[in-house]
Amino acid sequence: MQYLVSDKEMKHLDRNTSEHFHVPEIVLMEQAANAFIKELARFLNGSENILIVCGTGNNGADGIAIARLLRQQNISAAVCIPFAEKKQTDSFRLQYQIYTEYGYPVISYDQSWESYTVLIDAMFGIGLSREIEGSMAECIRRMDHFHGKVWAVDMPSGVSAETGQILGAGVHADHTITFSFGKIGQFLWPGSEYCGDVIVAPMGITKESWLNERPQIAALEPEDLSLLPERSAHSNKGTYGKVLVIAGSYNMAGAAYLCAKAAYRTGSGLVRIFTDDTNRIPLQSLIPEAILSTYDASFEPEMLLHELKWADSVVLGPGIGTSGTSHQIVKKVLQNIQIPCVIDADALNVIASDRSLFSLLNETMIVTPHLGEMARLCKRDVKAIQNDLIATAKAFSDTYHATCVLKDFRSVINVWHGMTYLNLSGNHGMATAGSGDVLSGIIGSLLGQGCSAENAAALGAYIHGLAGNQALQETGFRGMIAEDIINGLNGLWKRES
Ligand SMILES: NC(=O)C1=CN([C@@H]2O[C@H](COP(=O)(O)OP(=O)(O)OC[C@H]3O[C@@H](n4cnc5c(N)ncnc54)[C@H](O)[C@@H]3O)[C@@H](O)[C@H]2O)[C@@H](O)CC1
Ligand SMILES: [K+]
Repeated sequence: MQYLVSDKEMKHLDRNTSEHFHVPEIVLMEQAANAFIKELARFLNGSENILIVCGTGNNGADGIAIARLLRQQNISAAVCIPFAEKKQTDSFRLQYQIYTEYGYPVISYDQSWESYTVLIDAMFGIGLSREIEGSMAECIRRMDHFHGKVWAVDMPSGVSAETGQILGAGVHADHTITFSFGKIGQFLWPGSEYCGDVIVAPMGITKESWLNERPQIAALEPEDLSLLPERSAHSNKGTYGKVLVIAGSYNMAGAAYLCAKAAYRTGSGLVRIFTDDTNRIPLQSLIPEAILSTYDASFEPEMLLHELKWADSVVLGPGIGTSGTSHQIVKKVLQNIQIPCVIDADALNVIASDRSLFSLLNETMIVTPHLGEMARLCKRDVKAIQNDLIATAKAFSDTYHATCVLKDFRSVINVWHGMTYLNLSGNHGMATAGSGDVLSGIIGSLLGQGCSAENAAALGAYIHGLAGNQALQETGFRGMIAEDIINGLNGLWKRES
């Protein structure tokens, strides 16, 4: 698991390192500059002519230190400080003094950048705190149009380290070398597109600097697959959980099929689909492994209550529509359920339309809204939610006690009064109908196998993305459909065994 931090958290860690461990700022800066060069050097062939554009804060100070160290390794480098008259930090002044004492070159801003082959952006880092305007925005645009490769020191200038939003203007970097911990804004859209490839370079601010606090945001990595429920040689189909998939509506079998199949492919021993009777024949031929319980126009709740008693976990909602019957089903489940549950798709739309149902949510439940469903649930517009993914997921989860998986290009998973996970697996081929039904099936399966809500939600989103990446090898981006993601799970498990 890697921890991701905001600008404020990083500054806090920096302060703890200086004040608690007594590591001087100038030492950290030298380590940061060395760490940057170590990563950069892997991509250099020695013939480059490097320009480092520096601000007057500590990001610029890093830039000047990097220029000095490059020159001392016989690599051609010069700095440009377009707004040298702005407020300077002490470290900037010191780095500038050392650099000029050596007689190394500082070029003026009106000079051409034509002869430089690499640009290092050291204008703003995690200190960016407001919109960039006027001549500074012009400078950012000039860097953005640079003809060669662009490397960002810590953050590309203009990208908010906290939200990934572009404040006024931003530099598209080919690579971003960031210090000690990934920054949240590097992984959220649109910041992720400005960062290029992100390299986290250790530079002496370590996990010890959290002191008594805990990081709040993390992303799962391959070794976290060890959180998957164990399998045992001595087992039967009951060992791996019974999942009740409440999905599909009149003549709409697709969502139920994808969800149930994904649950089976994630390892569940038994999956029962509770659906409209018109789906019986298609489902029997599409997925004969599933047990079916069907209702007709005169829906009787007793059967549903009976199936709830049978199950170890429930997926409620894919393709159920928002009819009166769907409303009855959602309400009955929420009122009676005593096992972990994923609430997805139309079940969320039903809840959004009947605010009395919100009070029935609890911490054993996982809601999996996409942006549109979240907009209906919290009565905000999609754009506002997209600009504020983490805060939205957290507010929903903390208010309604449920774990929230807010689905987007990078889904945010928020555990009630607990960790926030940013899911970094997956690709845009997965933006296809039914992809969400596959996700809810995976999460429901993990719940049925005994995972906590936290692990099922975070791991479920991660596995879903990995399966999509696996599918990419077969289909490419353009042609990927939900079924390919399910097939991608096979590839994943094959590698595991
Ligand atoms: N752990 C850390 O915090 C460390 C930080 N270091 C470097 O220090 C950087 C942070 O330095 P600073 O806090 O000095 O901040 P920056 O150098 O990122 O920004 C400089 C200053 O610009 C001003 N500013 C912010 N937004 C502006 C805008 N839109 N228009 C005009 N001016 C604006 C602010 O006053 C800010 O302090 C990091 O990104 C990193 O490169 C490293 O030296 C090593 C350790
Ligand atoms: K920068």
